[in-house]
Amino acid sequence: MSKQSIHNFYINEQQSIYLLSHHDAKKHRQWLNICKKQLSLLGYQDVELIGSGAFGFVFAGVEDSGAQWVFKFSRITLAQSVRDRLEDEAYMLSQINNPMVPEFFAFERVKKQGILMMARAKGEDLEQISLKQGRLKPRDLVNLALKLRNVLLDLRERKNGMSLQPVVHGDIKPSNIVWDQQSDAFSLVDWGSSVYAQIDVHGEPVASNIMDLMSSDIASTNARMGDVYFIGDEQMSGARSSPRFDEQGVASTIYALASAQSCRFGAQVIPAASLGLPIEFARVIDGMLSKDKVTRDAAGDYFIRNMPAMAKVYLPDISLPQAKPYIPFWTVQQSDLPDTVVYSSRKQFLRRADHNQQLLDVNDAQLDRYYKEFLFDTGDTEKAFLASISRLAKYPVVGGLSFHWQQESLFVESSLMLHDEDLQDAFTDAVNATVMLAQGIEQKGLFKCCLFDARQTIQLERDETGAYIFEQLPELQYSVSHVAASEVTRPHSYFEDGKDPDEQLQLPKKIIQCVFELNKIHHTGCIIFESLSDRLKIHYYYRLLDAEQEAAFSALLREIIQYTVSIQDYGVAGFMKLPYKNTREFELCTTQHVQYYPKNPKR
Ligand SMILES: Nc1ncnc2c1ncn2[C@@H]1O[C@H](COP(=O)(O)OP(=O)(O)OP(=O)(O)O)[C@@H](O)[C@H]1O
Repeated sequence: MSKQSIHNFYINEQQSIYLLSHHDAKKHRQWLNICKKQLSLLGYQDVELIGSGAFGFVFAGVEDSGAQWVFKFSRITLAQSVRDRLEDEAYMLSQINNPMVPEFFAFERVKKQGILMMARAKGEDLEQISLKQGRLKPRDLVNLALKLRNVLLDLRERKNGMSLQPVVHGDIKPSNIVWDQQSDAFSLVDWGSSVYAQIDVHGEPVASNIMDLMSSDIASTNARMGDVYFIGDEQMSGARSSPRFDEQGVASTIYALASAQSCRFGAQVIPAASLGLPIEFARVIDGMLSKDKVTRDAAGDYFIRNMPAMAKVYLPDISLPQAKPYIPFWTVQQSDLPDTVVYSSRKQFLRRADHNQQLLDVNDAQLDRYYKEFLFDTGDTEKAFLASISRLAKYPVVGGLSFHWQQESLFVESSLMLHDEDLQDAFTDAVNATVMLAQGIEQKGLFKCCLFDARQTIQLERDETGAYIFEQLPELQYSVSHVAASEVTRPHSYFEDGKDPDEQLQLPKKIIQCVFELNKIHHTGCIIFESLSDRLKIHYYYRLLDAEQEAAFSALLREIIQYTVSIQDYGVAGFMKLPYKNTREFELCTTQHVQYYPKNPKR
């Protein structure tokens, strides 16, 4: 790649491109195009962006011989020390020779930008597959578990010459496993957290040679932080690296795929034993996810020893009725899918004191990404609940949710509109997991979130004096569908559940009046004002449910926009409105009941 293109390399954190400023979005698009063009100039064909993560983003291209290559770049926005890890990743990948791991081709550096080149794994990553399919079938899970077990064994038995030199992957999770359903080929990608193991499964130091033992500081860890949603307690707490880390990644992965979640934290409320898996398999996974190290390790040993036998069990698909959504959602088929972003009210009540504060001094980009806001001092079930809300936003869906935990019950109000009929079943699994996790939360309180289409977000730029720059006032769009009127509902103020000093924006009275007027018209929707020094963003969606009121409705939306330009304060404020008639009541439930795969599936 030319120096010029590398020099300008710029990719933002994973946020919807539609929420970036016009300038940043343009820069981002230009960059992707420059990278694609440069890879094409280097002779690769059909170059496309195939993935991105916290550390990098990944292109694929076809080499002259027809071989499929992958090019991984680190994000230019990361610290140089973090970006330098791509070279370590390249080195570790080059050390692995396993049919389930993409072959290493080269590492190249142009100026400060490294590019890791490797073979393209066939298929799609399991996070994507899980989002499309919902809960994976027991047979697929058992099959995957056996393959992963075989890779784990290969990694821990790896030798350097005569001596044992086990390798830890360190970041096993669904998005790092690529699966081709047709050929049943699995690949484990992303070796960015990989290291040589310092201790073996029994906790004994591994020393490949005597010099290593003498020179290395055997008390401190060489471990890298994997994804905090999937790594086990030891990796999280900075223990020395061990093949046990990957057992944890495998258990988390199987669990997440079995339960249609994007993390390991829900296992207390939705144990593997409740997911219709074969009894032995479910118990091993629950054992591996246990809080008790002895149980965990024993289950890990059992998994390695017995997975081949467990995989021999005949597991035909059993025709179960498709799960019903615990809360209703509408489905519409639309060609322009929303780019969904979720915005949630303060998560304060989900916080729990973390007395150990064990992660405070771990300096890691990914830790920062996940822990900055709230995860740090939040209980496991609360983490899982929040992760499940984020998972909902991975679907093309707009709407709002409000969870109200009271003494005996959980009340859920919702208004969700899914824009792709094919995803109905998978979305049902995701929604049901969210509800089950909410049932498992014991504190009393309120949590609300809006899911909106970032493509619709209105951005009004401000000049240096703070005045808005526009030629014509933008319009708030809405859809209309007639639904029999229910009783008048009240609007939810977005931050109703407590003042947030960082986010509270004082809205002009006129806007609030309009919102209250709007409330008298049967509709559902949300509007969030995000006022920054250089621009104002208005995130929203509106769905009018009483077509006869359209004139009044659109007049009020126009009025809101007119008063918007008098917003001078900074911060966030918003409202959402959900139809009350959809309120559902659920019992609180700390653990879902046991459900195994039938002993006799033919019956
Ligand atoms: N060799 C490969 N073949 C096919 N797809 C790949 C390959 N490597 C990566 N990908 C795809 O690109 C995505 C991102 O890659 P990767 O996980 O390596 O990036 P990352 O920035 O390290 O991500 P993370 O946030 O998980 O650490 C993967 O989820 C996968 O879908």
